[in-house]
Amino acid sequence: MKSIFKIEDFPLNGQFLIEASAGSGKTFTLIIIFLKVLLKNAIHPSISTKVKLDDILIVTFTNLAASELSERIVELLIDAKLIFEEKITESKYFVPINSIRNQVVDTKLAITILNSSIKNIDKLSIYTIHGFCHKFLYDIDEVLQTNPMDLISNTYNLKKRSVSIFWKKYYLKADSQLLEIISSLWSTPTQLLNKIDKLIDNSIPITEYYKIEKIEENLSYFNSKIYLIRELWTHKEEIFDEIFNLPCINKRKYNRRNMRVWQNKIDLFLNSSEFQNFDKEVFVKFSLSNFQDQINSNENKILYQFSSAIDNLVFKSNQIIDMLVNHAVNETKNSFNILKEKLNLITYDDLIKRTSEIFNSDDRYVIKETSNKFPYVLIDEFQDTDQNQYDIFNINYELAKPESLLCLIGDPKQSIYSFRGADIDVYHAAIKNVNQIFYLDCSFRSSEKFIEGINSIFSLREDPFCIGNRITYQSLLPSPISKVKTWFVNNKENKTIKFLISNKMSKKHETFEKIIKETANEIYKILDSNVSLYDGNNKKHVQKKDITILVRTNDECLLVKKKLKQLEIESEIVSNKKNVFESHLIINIIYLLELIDDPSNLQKLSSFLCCDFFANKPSDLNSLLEEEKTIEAIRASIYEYRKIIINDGLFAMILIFIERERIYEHLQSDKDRNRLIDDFLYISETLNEEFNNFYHLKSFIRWLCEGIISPESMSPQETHESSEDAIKISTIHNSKGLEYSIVFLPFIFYFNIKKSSIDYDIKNKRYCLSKKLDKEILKNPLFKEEIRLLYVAITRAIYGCYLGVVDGYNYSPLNYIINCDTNKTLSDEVKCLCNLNENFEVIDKTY
Ligand SMILES: Nc1ncnc2c1ncn2[C@@H]1O[C@H](COP(=O)(O)OP(=O)(O)OP(=O)(O)O)[C@@H](O)[C@H]1O
Repeated sequence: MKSIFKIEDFPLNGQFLIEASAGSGKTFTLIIIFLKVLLKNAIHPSISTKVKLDDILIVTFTNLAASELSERIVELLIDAKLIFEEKITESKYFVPINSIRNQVVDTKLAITILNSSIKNIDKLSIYTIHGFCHKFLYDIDEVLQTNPMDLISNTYNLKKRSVSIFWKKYYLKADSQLLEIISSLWSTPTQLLNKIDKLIDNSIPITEYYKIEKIEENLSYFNSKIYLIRELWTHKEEIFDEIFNLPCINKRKYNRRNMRVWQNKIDLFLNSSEFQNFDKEVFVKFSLSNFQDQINSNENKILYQFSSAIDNLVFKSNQIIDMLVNHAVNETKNSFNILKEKLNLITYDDLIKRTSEIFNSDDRYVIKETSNKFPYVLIDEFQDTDQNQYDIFNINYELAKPESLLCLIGDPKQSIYSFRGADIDVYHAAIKNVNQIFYLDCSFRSSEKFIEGINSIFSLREDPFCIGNRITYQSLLPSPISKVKTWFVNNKENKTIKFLISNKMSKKHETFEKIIKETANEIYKILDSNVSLYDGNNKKHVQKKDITILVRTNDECLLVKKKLKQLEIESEIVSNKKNVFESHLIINIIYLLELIDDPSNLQKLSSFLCCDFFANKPSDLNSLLEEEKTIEAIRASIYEYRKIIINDGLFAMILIFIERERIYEHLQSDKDRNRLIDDFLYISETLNEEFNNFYHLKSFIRWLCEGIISPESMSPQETHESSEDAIKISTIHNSKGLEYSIVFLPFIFYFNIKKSSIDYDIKNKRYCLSKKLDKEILKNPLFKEEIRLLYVAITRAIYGCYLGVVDGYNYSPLNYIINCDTNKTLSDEVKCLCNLNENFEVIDKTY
C-alpha cells in the first residue's frame, strides 16, 4: 500500500521506497530524512546506540549530483541549527525541520549533534556508487590484508591491447572464407573495439562459448548449402514461373524488373562464392518462411526445394555471424580480464562487481565485525540501480539489523542508464522487499502552468511510457510554491511549452544546424525583449545563464557550441568529464612523443605507426618496417618534429604534424574525422602549458602515462571557460537531478538506434548485432528508454521548455508521446494540440 510521505510518520528502521515524479522533492526529502536519522537520539533518547554522522551513507548517481547534495546538506544543517535555536523562521526547509523539532524530546542534544555535525562535515558520507565501492574495497583490503588494486578509469588502451591479443590469436590463422565474413563485420581490431567497447567491462556475463573450430564447422555446412542452391539455381526459370503463378503473391513486389535485379545479385554470389556478395535481404525474398503457407512440396516441387535450401542458408549465415559476435566479445573479455589480473588493475565496473561478491561471500562477516557497514543508507535515483548494486545495500541492511534503515528513492519514469547496466526489473523486484512505499504528490520545481503543460503532454496516451502498468503517469499537483512561479513577456504571462518547428534539410547535419539557428533566434528574442522570471519573491530579467540547451550526446554539445559561437552567442558545456586524461586520444600523443624522444627505437616506431592517425593495420606493419627508405624518411621527419617541439612547444609541433603527415587523408573513411582532429588539437593545446613546465621530454611522457593510469589525480583539467553569464549546454544524462529556468530541446524530434553496434540480448542471453528500426519499434527497450529520456529532459525546466519539431523522422519518442497519427505530420499534430491547449505555443520557422 502506498501512503503519502510525511517526515513525522517516517520510521527510522526498515526498508522503504519513496517513489515520486520529477521535481516533487525526492532529493529534498532525502536530505530531510538524513536530518531525522541524524537526530534519532534526540528524538528517542532511550535508544542506546548512538547515531554518528558517518553512520549515514547517501548514494547518488553522478559526481555532479553528489556535490550538489553535499552543498544542500550543509545548508540544511546550518538552517536546522538556527531553527532549533529559534534564531530564524525563514528557510525553505522550515516546515519539515519544524516537524522534526516537534518530535525531538531533547532539544539541547539536538543542537549539540547539529553543531558537531557542522564541525565534522568532512565526515559526511555522500558517494556515487563507484566512489562508495572504491572506499569500501580499500578499507576491506586493509582488514583482509589483501593487495589493493590500482583503479583505472580510462580502459580504452587496455581494451585495445585485449582486442589485439584476441585478433592475433584467432584471426591471423583463420580460414580465408571465415576471414571474409569477419571483415564484413569488422575489418580492423579498432573497428571491432568500437563495436564492443561498452560490452567489455560492464557486468554482462560471458555468454555461451563457441570454439573457432565449431564456427568453421558451420561454415562447411553453409558451403554445402551454397553447392545445393547453385544446382537448383540452374532451374531458375522454373522457379520464377512458379513464383509468378502463386495465387496470393504480391505482384507489385515480385515483378519482372525486381526479379531481374535479384537474379543478378544471386548470380553474382553463386558465381563468386564471396561472402561480400551475399546479399541476405535478396536471398530472404526467396526463403520458405517468406512465402509462408503459399507453397507446398507437391505442387511447387522445385520452388519448395529451392526456398527450403535458402531458409537453411540464411539461418546458417545468421548463426555463423551470431557465433562470431559472441566469440569476439567473450574472448576479448577474457583477454581483458587476464590483462587486468596480471597488471593488478581494477576498473570502475569491477568495483561494483567485486564489492557485491564480497557482500555475497563468507567475507561478509568481516564486514559485520568492522565498521565497513552503514546502518543507515539512503539511495537517490534508485531507478538506475542494477542487481549487484541492490545486493550490496540489501545485504548491508541485513547485516546492520536491527537498528538499520534502507531508504530507496526513485522514479521509474526516469530510468535512463540501461547502457551502464541499470535494470528497471531490479527496481520492480526490490519493491517486493520493502516494508512500505511512500509517494510525493506535488511538484515544487516547476511553475503551475508548466506542470499543467507536462501533465497534458503525458496524458495524451493511455500508456505513455509504453511499458504497461509497470510505469504509469500520474498527473502532478502544483505545490503552493509552484503556484506563484510565472514567466512574463512584456508583463504578460508567457506560454510554457513551445514547439519550435523547422524544416528537414537534405542532410541530417543541415537539419540540426538549421534548428540550432532557430534556437539561437529564440534565445536572442528572450534576451532582447522584456522577459522576466518570478519565483514568488523576486522578479528578474532572464539572463543567458538561465537558459540551458539539452542534447543527447557530447558530440551534439560540441555542435551546438560551435554553431552558437558562429552566431556570437556565448555558451559553455556543462560536463562531468573535464579531464583530458579521460580521452583515448592522449595515447597517440604519447606514441609520438616516445618516438621523438628515442627515434631509433623500433618498438616505439611500431607503436607510432599503429596509432589512430594512420590507417595501418598491425598486419601491414612487418612489410612497412622492412622498407629501409620508408623508415629513414619517418626518422628524418621525427628529427624535424623534435626540433619544433624544443623550439616552439607541443601544440605548434602537433599542428605541423597534422599538416605534414596529411592526417586528414588517413582519416578519409572516418565520419568523425573533424571531431577527432578537433579533440586532438584541443588536448594538445590544453597540455601545451604543462609541457612548458617540464625540463626533459622523458619526464613529461612519464607524467602523461601517470595521468592515464589515474586521471582523477591529475591537473591540469580541461580549461572550460566557466563564464557566469553564458548559455549552458549539457547532455540530458548529465542534467539528471538538476533544474534550469528555461530549457531548449532542439533535437528532440530525432531518434536513431545505432544500427551497426552490438547489443546484449537479455532474453536470449547472448550478444547480437543491433536490430534495425522497424515496426516492432514499440517493443524495443532502447526506444522506451528514449521516451524516459524525453521525460527527464522536459521536467528539468522551471518556467518554460522549447521542443524542436521537424517532420520526416517518424520513429521518434516525441511522435509517440504526442500520439501523432501515422497519416499526420508531427508539425500538424503539434499545431492541433496548440489550438486546444492554452499552455502550448507553436513557433513556425518553416519556409
Ligand atoms: N517540500 C519542499 N519545500 C520547498 N521546496 C521544495 C520542497 N521539495 C522540493 N523543493 C524544491 O523543488 C525543487 C525540486 O526538488 P528535488 O530536486 O528534490 O526534486 P526531485 O524529485 O529530486 O526531482 P528529480 O526527480 O527531477 O531529480 C528543488 O528546487 C527543491 O529545493
